Amino acid sequence: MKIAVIGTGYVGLVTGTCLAETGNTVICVDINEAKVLKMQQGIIPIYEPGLDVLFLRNIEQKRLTFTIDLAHAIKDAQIIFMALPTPPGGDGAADLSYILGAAKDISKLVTSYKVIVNKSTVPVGTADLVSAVFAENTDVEIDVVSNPEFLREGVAVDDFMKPDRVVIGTRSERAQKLMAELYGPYVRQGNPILFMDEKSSELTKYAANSFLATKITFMNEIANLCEKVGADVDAVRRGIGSDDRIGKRFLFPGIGYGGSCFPKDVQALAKSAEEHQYDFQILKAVMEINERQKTVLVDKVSTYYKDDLKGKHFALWGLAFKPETDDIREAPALYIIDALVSKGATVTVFDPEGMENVKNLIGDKVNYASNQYEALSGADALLIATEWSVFRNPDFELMETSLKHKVVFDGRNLYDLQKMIDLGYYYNSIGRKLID
Ligand SMILES: O=c1ccn([C@@H]2O[C@H](COP(=O)(O)OP(=O)(O)O[C@H]3OC[C@@H](O)[C@H](O)[C@H]3O)[C@@H](O)[C@H]2O)c(=O)[nH]1
Repeated sequence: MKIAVIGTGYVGLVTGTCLAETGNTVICVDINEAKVLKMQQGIIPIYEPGLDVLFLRNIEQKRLTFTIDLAHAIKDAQIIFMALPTPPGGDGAADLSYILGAAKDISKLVTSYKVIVNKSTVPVGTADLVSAVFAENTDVEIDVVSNPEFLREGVAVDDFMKPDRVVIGTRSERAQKLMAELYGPYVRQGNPILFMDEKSSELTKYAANSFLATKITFMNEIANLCEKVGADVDAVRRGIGSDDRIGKRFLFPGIGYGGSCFPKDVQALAKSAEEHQYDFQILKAVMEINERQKTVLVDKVSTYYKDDLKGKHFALWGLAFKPETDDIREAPALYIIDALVSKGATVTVFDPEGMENVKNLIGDKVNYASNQYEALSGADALLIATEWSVFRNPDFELMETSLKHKVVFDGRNLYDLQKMIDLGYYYNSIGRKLID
């Protein structure tokens, strides 16, 4: 099929590349000329495991091209994906100006039937707004479809190529037929393509992310209670996770969820509910608790040093909001750095992929180590904020000789408690017994 993708951010680039991978001819459009030039030269603008291979292969085989020319991109396209930013506006509601602006531009260019797909996370009712823009500007028949994306950073290619489900929001049979044809190759293993109306599809995306954020937040609360009552959250997690009504996934407690999606989507759903005179109390609690959970690790450090962190030096392992990405948006590590520095401490950080992004954001507020052990050198204690695999089985002897004291505050429960006892560490983690 002939496809156009408007916007080459995370969702747009993964969508365009993975759609080309099954034989479609995909033209990606972006207003950022420098970025388009780079992509035309095969330079991929994001870090996403496995995407670079597909990106280069499909460029080489001329199935994937990039342009700033919207008219050229949509001329022969049967389906036009809009993968544009919907950042939170001042009041937390999603800002639709990019989507509605692009819809207007496209509506002035279409000359034949097109399916217009909202791929971005958009509030309920956005498909109707986009349809209204087209109705206002053209007589050409088009169908606006909601097709939310559920990919996770770090495993985006897998999530797109083998989705748990594909959600298609449209009441048009003509559009359903085209979308089923397009997604057929991705659900060969039997996962469903779920057809529904536009509003239900739009809400499905927010509900899915908000439910996952609520699940994580519930586990964070259980972890905090475990510390009070002397229970072990890992045992509780296994105990409840083996009930398939609850499920094992997204039950890992930590220092709060981050990233470009959960914080924004939970906020936007609560806001959208408010706009419809519905008080979504659970989501308000989730947001409040998640903010508090980001402070848990620093609270442990402050307690240990009796609220006097002046002159203390800490090592921080992990900056990205989760492993396998360089993304630091809403990363708990940024909060930890702010809190430690504001209490008079200094910090040396290490992250396998996120250093550049942090340097660009906070510059020399912290020191940047070239590897995880260099970060430990002369540090009073180690804090862990992201569960990168490389931190899971470190050289404990080298750690011991590098750190000033064998003190670890672990926001991701990486180490076995008995091991830390045997090694003689002070080890304070989340929802588990304190080793001191
Ligand atoms: O068990 C868990 C799982 C996740 N998390 C935290 O939850 C946050 C979100 O993790 P995800 O892997 O979902 O991250 P992503 O933001 O990449 O994906 C999320 O938003 C985009 C959607 O399309 C995805 O479907 C959704 O999973 C991270 O901060 C992670 O550390 C936990 O604290 N515990």
